[in-house]
Formats: sequence, structure tokens, C-alpha cells
Amino acid sequence: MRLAATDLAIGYGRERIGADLSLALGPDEIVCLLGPNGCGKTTLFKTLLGLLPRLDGALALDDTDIARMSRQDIARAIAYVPQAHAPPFPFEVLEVVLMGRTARIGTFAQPSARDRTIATEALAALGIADLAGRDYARLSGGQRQLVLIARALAQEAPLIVMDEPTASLDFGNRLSVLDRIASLARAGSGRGVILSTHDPDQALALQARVLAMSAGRMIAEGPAADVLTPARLSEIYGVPLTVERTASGRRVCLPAVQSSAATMT
Ligand SMILES: Nc1ncnc2c1ncn2[C@@H]1O[C@H](COP(=O)(O)OP(=O)(O)OP(=O)(O)O)[C@@H](O)[C@H]1O
Repeated sequence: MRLAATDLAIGYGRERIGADLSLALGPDEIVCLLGPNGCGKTTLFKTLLGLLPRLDGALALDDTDIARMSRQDIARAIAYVPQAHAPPFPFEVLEVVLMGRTARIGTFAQPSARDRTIATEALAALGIADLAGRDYARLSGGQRQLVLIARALAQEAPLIVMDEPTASLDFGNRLSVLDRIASLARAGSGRGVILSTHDPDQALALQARVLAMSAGRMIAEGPAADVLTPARLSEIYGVPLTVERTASGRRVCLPAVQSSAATMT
């Protein structure tokens, strides 16, 4: 399954907040969408998911125009992982993951034994099988985020859209969620993942393809190591940034040294 957007214009009603946006997502691929606050990342994701109508351009899943697909057909193709928030009601973790089966079985159908098996396997694939019977509302932010990723897995959609999946996670949980994301779209998985992040180091660590957005436009696209140059990073975030290599050869983004104060130890 392949998602392709060409010269997409996005926005709300008559208010355009982005235009000329082109992107593609296919199997075994991780794409990181980077861009400053308010540049239109969430609006783009909502449009890709068919939740907001596009204002112009083309958007297709394989060769089918998304505008002509039902909600259920889109959900069979693209799973959405929103940011994890605590719900006001108690839900058992397994129930939350079973919600991912709704796109397959219909809203009112009872989940079958097979649906339960798939949901349980999705939890196991993320290393959180032991949480199945716990109250979702009482989990930590990192655990909740992993449950939402398990729900997307149980949906068995070949494409997954994740909106800032590591926002509000502590350092350890951020690394563990990132690690799971990397394994979701590993070679041969057949799965494609697009995620937004405010951390360019994540794109480098995932060796992802990067889409860089600014003020509603794509300003760069390509492998993270090529796209994330000091000049481009500074352009995206509006502050002087540099990229350095660690002793082990990894690239990391750092603030560029500007004044003598920054070099004092
Ligand atoms: N429902 C809405 N109606 C009208 N304008 C909206 C609506 N939601 C968001 N916007 C505007 O669209 C622009 C892009 O917002 P969007 O949430 O897509 O940005 P973002 O890149 O995801 O930002 P962030 O990184 O802060 O999450 C902003 O100017 C925002 O105010």
C-alpha cells in the first residue's frame, strides 16, 4: 500500500494554511515530519487521514482517491496514533487495543476470539503483554503511548501515522518508544510509518527519510543525514544549530556556539 500526496493544499474551510505539499509513504519506510510549531504538521496528518478535506491537489492510496473512500476503508489502510492523554473513564488496556479492530469488524460487532488473539499479540509485540488487564487511565504516559501503538498494530493497517509519539515522555520512555517505532517499519515488515517530531535527533537515530516543513510548505525532503545540515536546521528552527559526530559515529544536533559564554565550562 502506498500513500501519495501531490501538490496538496491544506487548511480549514476557506483558510489555507499550507500548499504545494507532496509526499509519499510506502512499505518498510519511516518518514519523519519536522517543522516548527504551527507550520501545519497536524493539519497535514488530518488531511492524509481523510479527517479534513483537502483544499487542492491529489491524495491517493495506491490508485484510489482518498476522497472516494469510506472511513472504514481508510482505517483499514492507515492507522492513527494520537498523543496519549489520560481518558476520563476507566478502560482495560485490552479493550483499548481491541478498539483497533473496529475498522475490521464494524462498530457494533462483538470482537471474536481471533480479534482478542490479535490484540494480545499486538501488546506482546510491543513488550507490554503484562499490561493487558490494567486500567489504561492509570498507566504512565509512556505505557499509554505504547498501548496506542499496539492499537494501531491490531488495526493491521499497512500505514501508520503518528502525531508526536514521544512528546511528553521522559528520556527513557522516549528511547523505548522510538526503538519500537524503528522495529515496526523494519525491512520486510511491509509497514510504513510517518511521524511528526520536534526532535531532529530522532530522525537521525531512525535513519528516516525527512520531510521538513516551514510555514505550510515543504522546504526539504531526503535521507535525514543529507537533509539535516546545520544551515537547513537553522532555517527550520530559526536559531543557529550545528550537527556533530559522536565518537561512535552518530550524528547529533546541537546549538551552534555563538558567544564566549557558551564555551565556558
Ligand atoms: N480547527 C482549526 N481551525 C482553524 N485553524 C486551525 C485549526 N487548527 C489549527 N489551526 C491553525 O492551523 C495552523 C497549523 O496548525 P497545526 O496544528 O497543523 O500546526 P503543527 O505544525 O501541528 O503545530 P505544533 O507543532 O505546535 O503541534 C496554526 O496556525 C493553527 O492555529
